[in-house]
Amino acid sequence: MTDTPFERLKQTCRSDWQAYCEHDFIRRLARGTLPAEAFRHYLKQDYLFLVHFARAWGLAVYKSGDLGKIRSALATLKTIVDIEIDLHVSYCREWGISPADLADLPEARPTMAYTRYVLDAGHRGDLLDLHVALAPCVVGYAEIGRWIVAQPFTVLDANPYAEWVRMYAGDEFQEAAAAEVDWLNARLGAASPERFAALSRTFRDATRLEIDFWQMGLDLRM
Ligand SMILES: Cc1ncc(CN)c(N)n1
Repeated sequence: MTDTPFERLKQTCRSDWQAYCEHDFIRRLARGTLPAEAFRHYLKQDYLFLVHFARAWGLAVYKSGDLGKIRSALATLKTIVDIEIDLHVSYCREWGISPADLADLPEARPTMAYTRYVLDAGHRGDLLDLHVALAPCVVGYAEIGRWIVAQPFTVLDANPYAEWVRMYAGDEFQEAAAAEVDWLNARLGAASPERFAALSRTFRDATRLEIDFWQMGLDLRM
């Protein structure tokens, strides 16, 4: 599967993609040595991220030109709002972050930069531009989940982050990401070289903003 359009898209920013999927935050999380404060900071900002992620799928509903596409984007939006955010809130509670804490969070600059970039890409462009801006998020975490479980240094017994790893390496998330890759492959294949180059820039920018999101966790950056 190295010559699909989506694989070609990833190849256009290979080193950024690798820096994202194999970031130090992820390596330490896989070993269980990531400082708890870094993970808590990440979890809090990820709550804010998920709220904007839901907005981005709301925009995907709006940008959908026919009922089939509207239903499909709406199903994803409902999964995020009714399931993913609720799961995140419960998981945050296990890490000592209450719903009241989440309701009152200041937004860190890397969170603002990433989420607003994705929303802007969607506003400026069409549904494909929006999906490409969202792809590092949707597809990247599935790849990261697989990468972590495949590393010899990964420890899942007595690792405080094992539940997080299992969620992203698990079947449900992997299947959702595979469906997104299929969606992208079906459309990227028909893109002209100029369009593909423009989409590659969006994909690279979003990938770099994901790198900054990990780094924000490590640096406790606001
Ligand atoms: C920043 C970020 N990127 C991706 C995901 C996976 N939905 C996430 N929860 N947070």
